[in-house]
Amino acid sequence: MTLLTPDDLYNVSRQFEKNNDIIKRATGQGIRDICESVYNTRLGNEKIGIIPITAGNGIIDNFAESLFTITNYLKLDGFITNHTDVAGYYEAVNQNADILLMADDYVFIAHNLRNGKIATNHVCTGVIYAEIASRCKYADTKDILVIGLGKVGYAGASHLIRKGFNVYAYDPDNEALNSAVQELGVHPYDIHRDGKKFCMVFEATPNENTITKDMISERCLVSTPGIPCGLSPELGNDYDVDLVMEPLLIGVASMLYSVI
Ligand SMILES: NC(=O)C1=CN([C@@H]2O[C@H](COP(=O)(O)OP(=O)(O)OC[C@H]3O[C@@H](n4cnc5c(N)ncnc54)[C@H](O)[C@@H]3O)[C@@H](O)[C@H]2O)C=CC1
Ligand SMILES: N[C@@H](CCCCNC(=O)[C@H]1CCC=N1)C(=O)O
Ligand SMILES: [Mg+2]
Repeated sequence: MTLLTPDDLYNVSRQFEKNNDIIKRATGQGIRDICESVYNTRLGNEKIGIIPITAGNGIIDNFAESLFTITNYLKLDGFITNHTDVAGYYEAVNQNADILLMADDYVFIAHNLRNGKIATNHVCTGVIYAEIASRCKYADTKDILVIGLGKVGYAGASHLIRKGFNVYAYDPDNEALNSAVQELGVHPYDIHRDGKKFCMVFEATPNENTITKDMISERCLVSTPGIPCGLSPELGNDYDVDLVMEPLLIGVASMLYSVI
């Protein structure tokens, strides 16, 4: 289970704003507009209860505070409970929270107490990063490359198939690749055989250098929540790459829009 570290979250709101500018430049729209159109929802000023959870690896410094910054950015009424765990849950409900945000080491959820909708960070992160990649405004094809078919990658690939994109996918885990081929109908991408280059790439792996120069065209949009980044700085400079990569808040924005 790859967990965030306080270092990943250093200056996270600055990272978010910078990525939102890149998203606007590469797709023509900002993250709020994209979330609205993906989920067909609009945020009001819902009250968001952020509950720190001590299970497993425990509290991650700046995790709850990072969630608080995105609720402010989205003009929601966010608060972090004084208590943790069940006491925090009780406090949030008593403070009339509409939506609860809480994460242990395995699942990070948004739960809307008013309409019952519930969403996980894995799925919402996969959907929104895949959507961003697919909105590349200088792409002249529906071909898109998905690298990594785990909890996040599979959700993103599934979203792209639903939207009618030609999804080429690669994962060294044969089981993961075969499930995506059988269940989603993705094309298995063989880097050595295809020689195909993509201008839209969605990467969701916990490894670096997963994106090589044989995979991408000169100008391309790489959208990745993966930590560490799958695109090397050298390649990102040699080629004209719009890189969207942020450790937490783009995925959280997607979670909140998905449960409204
Ligand atoms: N930025 C954000 O908001 C978020 C980031 N993450 C990060 O996204 C990454 C993926 O998360 P999960 O899907 O939960 O992990 P996972 O472990 O479920 O899936 C990762 C997949 O990547 C594959 N993979 C590894 N090396 C590869 C390579 N060279 N080429 C292609 N595939 C490769 C693995 O076989 C596995 O199927 C992790 O780094 C995680 O920390 C997760 C959630 C939110
Ligand atoms: N229990 C801790 C939060 C643990 C979050 C672990 N999950 C991750 O790191 C996932 C979420 C996005 C990327 N990785 C706390 O409440 O402070
Ligand atoms: Mg994110």
